[in-house]
Amino acid sequence: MDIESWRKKIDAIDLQIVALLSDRAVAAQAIGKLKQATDLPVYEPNRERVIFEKVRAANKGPLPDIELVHIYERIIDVMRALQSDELASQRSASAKGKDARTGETGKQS
Ligand SMILES: C=C(O[C@@H]1C=C(C(=O)O)C=C[C@H]1O)C(=O)O
Repeated sequence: MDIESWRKKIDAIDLQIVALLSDRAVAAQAIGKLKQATDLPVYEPNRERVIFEKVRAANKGPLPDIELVHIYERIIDVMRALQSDELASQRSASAKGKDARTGETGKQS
């Protein structure tokens, strides 16, 4: 294959990666909401260790394990921030009596 063909392949793969990362973010957000309801912490280091192990075990190359784990560390950082933002916005909305998603007060006018 020539460079253009490989680049088209990368573009198609990137679309899949973005869709999968979005799905992962939706799952992390859902977990964040459940954590808020049960007062569990956002950061769960044991769970993260399990994920890094699974990623290493699934790796067939050519990326070295350490690089793949670095990518995952970054992904998980972002997922944690998403959960924290979600929690922060829910807390501030509930303090103001507003719906966290829509910002509506729920009062009839
Ligand atoms: C999604 C969770 O919250 C955090 C984010 C994780 C992730 O993105 O995989 C894993 C553990 C937690 O630090 C979870 O607890 O499962």
